[in-house]
Amino acid sequence: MDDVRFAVLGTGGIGRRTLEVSQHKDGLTAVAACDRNGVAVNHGGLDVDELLEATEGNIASGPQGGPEQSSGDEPRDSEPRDDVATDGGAAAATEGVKQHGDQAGVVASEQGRPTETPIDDVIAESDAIDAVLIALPNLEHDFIPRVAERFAEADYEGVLVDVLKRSRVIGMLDDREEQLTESGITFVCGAGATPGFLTGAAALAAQSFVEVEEVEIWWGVGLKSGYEDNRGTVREDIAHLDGYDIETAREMSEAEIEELIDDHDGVLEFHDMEHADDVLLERAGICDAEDVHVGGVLDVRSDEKPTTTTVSVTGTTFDGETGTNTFQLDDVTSMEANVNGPALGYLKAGVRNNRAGHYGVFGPADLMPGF
Ligand SMILES: NC(=O)c1ccc[n+]([C@@H]2O[C@H](COP(=O)([O-])OP(=O)(O)OC[C@H]3O[C@@H](n4cnc5c(N)ncnc54)[C@H](O)[C@@H]3O)[C@@H](O)[C@H]2O)c1
Repeated sequence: MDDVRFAVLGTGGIGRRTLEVSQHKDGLTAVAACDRNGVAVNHGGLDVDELLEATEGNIASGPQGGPEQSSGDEPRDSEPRDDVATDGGAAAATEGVKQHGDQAGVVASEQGRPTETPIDDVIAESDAIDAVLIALPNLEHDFIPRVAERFAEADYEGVLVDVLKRSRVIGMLDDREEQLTESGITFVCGAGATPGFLTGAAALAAQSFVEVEEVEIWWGVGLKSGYEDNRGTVREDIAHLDGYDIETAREMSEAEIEELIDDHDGVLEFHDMEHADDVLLERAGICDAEDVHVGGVLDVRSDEKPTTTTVSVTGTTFDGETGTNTFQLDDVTSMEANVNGPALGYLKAGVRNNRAGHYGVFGPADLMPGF
């Protein structure tokens, strides 16, 4: 494949690692990156090392709140103001994290400049961008779908990839499929680890069967050294705990999150999560969404995974046997490796499809053998 020029929207925990991992992959050139305060564009290729160094421990993740803390990029006139409170937490207010005040995030890089309209600034450059990885928070369900819409309104022809987690967002993207297709956009949704990597693994594991009865996804993440950089993700995960939802998680102060983590001795266990693996497997024809179960264990105080990440697919073969195919990740592979490697892999698959004229909304399982 020719060189792929890509952009990253959101240089938090995930976006920064995407940039880093891309340096270990062939044919990927990062040409633009933005966060809520700033944007960096260089069509000849960003100096990724400098950008990563400048944003280390300084990811403009929060605190969320009023307009003065917003990116200014959202909303447009007709849209509700609170859409701007989309980021995941208050990393910048946390002890031990470098503070740059207004200079937080991309603007701390010598390649960055402040802007009130970071996403629109990237859209303005999108004629020369083959693919965009959307690593924005998902604390407003329709935020990412509306970002996609804005690319379509600008007649972007290229690939959009997100790593969102929530099942209900996929329908919101499907609702926009016609508009995305008309623009020439190939949207690969839910393309992180789960959903993403593990959804693709389930699609592959299902190939032995003619009927799939159940898909069990059980993940383990140890985040000690990556905790400061992943507060956005942790906040979103808290919304899956009993007694919490996306609204309560969004409103929690950093101290409340710390307290909750203390109450659980740093280990949060999740069951029956609303993860889009279910609808993504259903729309690929593999099984019913209700037969997919996702749960896992997050330990924010240890780098060791608290449990092995496993995908188990149970089904019946053409000759009447019932079996379970199991896919396991090695415990040494980090969450960052398992989100960003696949995200960039799916991005490349998206580019191949886009160049072949395949537009619309694709899930990770659609890019695997069919069922
Ligand atoms: N699918 C998976 O396996 C998986 C795994 C981990 C994280 N995630 C998802 O990745 C997403 C990002 O997580 P994170 O931990 O990097 O979050 P984060 O809070 O660390 O980073 C979010 C970034 O988005 C930027 N941002 C926020 N609002 C913006 C706006 N209006 N305009 C421009 N930039 C804006 C912030 O400045 C920050 O750079 C989350 O939605 C999370 O759920 C998915």
